[in-house]
Amino acid sequence: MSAATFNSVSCSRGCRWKGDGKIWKTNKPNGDYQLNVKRHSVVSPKGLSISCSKLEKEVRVALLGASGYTGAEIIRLLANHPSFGIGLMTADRNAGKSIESVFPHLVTQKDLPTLISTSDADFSDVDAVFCCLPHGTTQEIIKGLPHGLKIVDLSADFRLRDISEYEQWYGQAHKAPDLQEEAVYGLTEMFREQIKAARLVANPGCYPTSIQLPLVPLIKAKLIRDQNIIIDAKSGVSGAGRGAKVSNLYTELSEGIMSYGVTKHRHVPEIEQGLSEAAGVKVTVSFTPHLMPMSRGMQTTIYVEIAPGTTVDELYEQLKLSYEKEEFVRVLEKGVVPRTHDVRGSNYCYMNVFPDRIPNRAIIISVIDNLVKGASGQAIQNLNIMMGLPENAGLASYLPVFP
Ligand SMILES: NC(=O)C1=CN([C@@H]2O[C@H](COP(=O)(O)OP(=O)(O)OC[C@H]3O[C@@H](n4cnc5c(N)ncnc54)[C@H](OP(=O)(O)O)[C@@H]3O)[C@@H](O)[C@H]2O)C=CC1
Ligand SMILES: CC(=O)N[C@@H](CCC(=O)OP(=O)(O)O)C(=O)O
Repeated sequence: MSAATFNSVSCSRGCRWKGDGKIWKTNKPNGDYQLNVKRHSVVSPKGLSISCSKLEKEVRVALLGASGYTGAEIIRLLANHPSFGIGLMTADRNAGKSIESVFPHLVTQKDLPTLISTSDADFSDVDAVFCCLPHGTTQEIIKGLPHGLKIVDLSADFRLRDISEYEQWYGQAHKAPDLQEEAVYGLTEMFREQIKAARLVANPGCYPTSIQLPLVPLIKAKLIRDQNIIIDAKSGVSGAGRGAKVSNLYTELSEGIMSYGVTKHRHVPEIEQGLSEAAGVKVTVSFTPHLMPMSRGMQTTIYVEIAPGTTVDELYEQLKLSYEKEEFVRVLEKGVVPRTHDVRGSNYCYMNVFPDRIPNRAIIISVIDNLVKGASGQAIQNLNIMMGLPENAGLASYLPVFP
């Protein structure tokens, strides 16, 4: 007996199906379902197992700032996404061009829309937006988007809960304080439940991601002192975006290393916000970022004091426990040093903790790809959660990384 001989069947969910053997229809409400008929010798007396599954509708996404580094990275990763389709892409100087003329490594991506200016964008056919625009420009653009859209903003515009801190560190008045109140901070592993229900997610900065992932669980468990934390972080140059700047020229950067923003980098308040929430008291950190002669990748080395009576092994076990169920955070085997090459192009954060030679101190090292877990990968992880999809959808790409 085969499925083709049926014209009316019931599946294991109890829905009634009618069909001619090829096309089966059900009057089940709430979306489209597909009927799965499998030949199976034991499950049913007739040798067939009949079930149905919900047909997932494509989520149409708009990509604002598609011609930048994080935009290109979202396009690369979405090549393998089962449910997200790109319906709209914007650019500024590159408006009017095709994406493959801006990024030839994306040439295998077919049927992508032409880059248009943000002011020409029609959002009526999209469900969600990735906003990859420079901070400062983002607030007003997001304020003007239709209310029903889910938005993940990769810029810094909605990350600081205290507007006065935003104004102090970014040197401008906030143009959408109401949206700031509504925004959920998108450090996925820490705020997953809030992200599920969010309309607007503020994707974290790359440095804050690599710093908070190891420190927050240790501070919450009171295994380290929440003061006197020293953070030495190093970033690939793509962290600065694709816009031309003398300080990012090859001649300025190759064969050298440069610290910048010493004591006043704009990620300080974002880092201190997350660590203070974990500690329940105001945390102040020493943070020095460095620009490395590499195109992508970020290593953060953190020096901490261990709480009295605690051992480095306990720190290690706490990190293991905190992340044992997390797909994208890996605590390496004891003694193994995380390297940026290990996470290049991926959404992983690798970390480890080492005993310092100075008693009662530990050294924590974490690595991410600034463009993936530090930006576009985490943004996709967040939108997956907001849309009720598997969190890892689209986060294994086989297209080449660039840069
Ligand atoms: N790079 C990184 O590692 C990370 C970046 N971020 C944040 O993500 C956002 C995007 O970063 P990134 O991709 O690196 O930046 P890029 O400079 O590479 O790209 C910026 C994009 O925005 C467009 N754009 C620039 N100015 C305007 C404007 N006034 N109006 C409309 N569109 C504009 C550009 O268009 P065009 O190219 O046509 O001029 C381009 O598509 C930034 O807010 C950044 O801070 C966050 C975490 C990490
Ligand atoms: C190397 C480099 O320049 N990095 C950027 C941070 C990248 C990042 O996380 O950006 P947002 O906070 O803007 O989203 C910087 O130091 O400003």
